[in-house]
Amino acid sequence: MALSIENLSKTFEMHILDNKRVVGVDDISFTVDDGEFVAVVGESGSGKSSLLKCIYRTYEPSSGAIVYQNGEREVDLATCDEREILRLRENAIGYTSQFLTEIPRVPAVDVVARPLREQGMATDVARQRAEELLSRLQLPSELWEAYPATFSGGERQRVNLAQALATDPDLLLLDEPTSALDPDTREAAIELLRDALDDGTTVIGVFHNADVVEAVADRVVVVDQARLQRIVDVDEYQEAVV
Ligand SMILES: Nc1ncnc2c1ncn2[C@@H]1O[C@H](COP(=O)(O)OP(=O)(O)OP(=O)(O)O)[C@@H](O)[C@H]1O
Repeated sequence: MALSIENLSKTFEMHILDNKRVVGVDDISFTVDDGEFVAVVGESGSGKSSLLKCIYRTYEPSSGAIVYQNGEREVDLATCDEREILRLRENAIGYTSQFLTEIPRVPAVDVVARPLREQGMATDVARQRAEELLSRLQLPSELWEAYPATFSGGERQRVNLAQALATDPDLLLLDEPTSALDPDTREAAIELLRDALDDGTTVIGVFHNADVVEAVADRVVVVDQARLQRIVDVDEYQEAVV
């Protein structure tokens, strides 16, 4: 098993709203097998992104455990120290949100190559791998040396996805990585995700596009009002959400 999420909850204290409490994730438990692709679906505001951000520890969970099997070792991502999280982000856990975190005046190819260079790969080899990914995601080559700040939503999303895939992470967390892509580039993204799965990557992804879920997911986690509503095999997915 790659991941075991146990009674995970995240509550936000809204200090500017008289300490009003907003529940993002409410007592969610499920497991993810090694090499499995689990899609997370649910209505807007149901807690999908919060769940992913708890796993990546962008949000500190309020309670519960997220037990990640890191080689021979189990790590509770909900409670382990920050240094451990940073180490895992560098070597094992990838994350991409819908929006690219931009670094000013860094060309697209170097944005994608950066995590590889941080792992110690030579710049030219890292850039080559970055170009391969950008090419497979059909980002026009004249944009590779341009700054993503000027890119369209779909172009940025491709840079974002390429960056997350560059290091072949053991666990990949995807938050709507294909929402701004047209059918052609979405198909290219699906192909790359399939390759990552073939290489043994475990994926948890939030998706709104049913076609992507059906193309790549093994199981679907349905969340509703911060709670786990059900987990179904992908074949039963249509039935479950429509
Ligand atoms: N940083 C935050 N501070 C306060 N409330 C938050 C924060 N992040 C999320 N929430 C709240 O938690 C709830 C779940 O939000 P979340 O973004 O996880 O939903 P979602 O299912 O990903 O929605 P969408 O599909 O629209 O992206 C919402 O009520 C949201 O307002």
